[in-house]
Amino acid sequence: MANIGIVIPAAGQGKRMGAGYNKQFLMLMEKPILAHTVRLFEESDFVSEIVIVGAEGDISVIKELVYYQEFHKVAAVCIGGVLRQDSVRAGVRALSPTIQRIVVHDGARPLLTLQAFHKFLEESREYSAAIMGVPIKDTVKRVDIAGKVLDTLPRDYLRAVQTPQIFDREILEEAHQQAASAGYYGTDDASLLEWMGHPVQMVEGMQENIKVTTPEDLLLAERILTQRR
Ligand SMILES: Nc1ccn([C@@H]2O[C@H](COP(=O)(O)OP(=O)(O)OP(=O)(O)O)[C@@H](O)[C@H]2O)c(=O)n1
Ligand SMILES: C[C@](O)(CO)[C@H](O)COP(=O)(O)O
Repeated sequence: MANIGIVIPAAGQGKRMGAGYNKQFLMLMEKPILAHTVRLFEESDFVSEIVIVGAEGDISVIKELVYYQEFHKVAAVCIGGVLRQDSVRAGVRALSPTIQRIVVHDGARPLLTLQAFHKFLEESREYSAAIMGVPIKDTVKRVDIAGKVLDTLPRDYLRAVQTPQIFDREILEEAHQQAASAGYYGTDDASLLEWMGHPVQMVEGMQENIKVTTPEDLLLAERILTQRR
């Protein structure tokens, strides 16, 4: 299971956070959010290489973070694209050719634990594509453009999807290449494989593995990390 390569897309604009700069540099318990995310993979014995993807203007700051946090597994910091999927594709390209199994994990998900990550690796072992997700807690309804409720979805078969997502390199590269050629866009990497008709396995995730998206998420992340101390 060793020799896993990690791609961390961190090139978003953080519009919903409204910080005025990349939310991944916001401080969370005295460290930038991105530093928490990278630290986990730096500490995993199954990970041999990490690529961080940043916006063009953030590359030097990310390289400084890598240096001062002593992240020895970071093999490259590369420039992302307009869409998350462009950023992931750039990150995959930057991994060494020896890496045949790739994990994609949002830079904005700093609360994944080593234990949950290793459980995910174990449970996804036999699949060429697997993703983390959690059951939906709320009732989910479809609405029309005016907000009128159309129907209620049976939530037993719904999952809120997270990262990490793990893939055999060959299939992930093919999915990104085909999606780029066809102009297909998906909000996560697994959706590109689904679009190609490739099976994707759902693995139980952790509710605490939130994506820090809005200011309330940052408060929640702080509270969770305080409790873990
Ligand atoms: N072009 C993009 C867009 C997103 N991401 C990354 O993908 C992850 C998930 O995206 P999200 O949380 O939506 O981040 P933003 O796109 O920055 O947020 P927003 O949509 O509010 O601008 C984040 O780590 C983000 O930095 C990226 O690398 N490249
Ligand atoms: C990849 C992801 O985090 C899975 O939930 C999510 O799809 C990213 O979406 P966003 O619109 O870029 O936040």
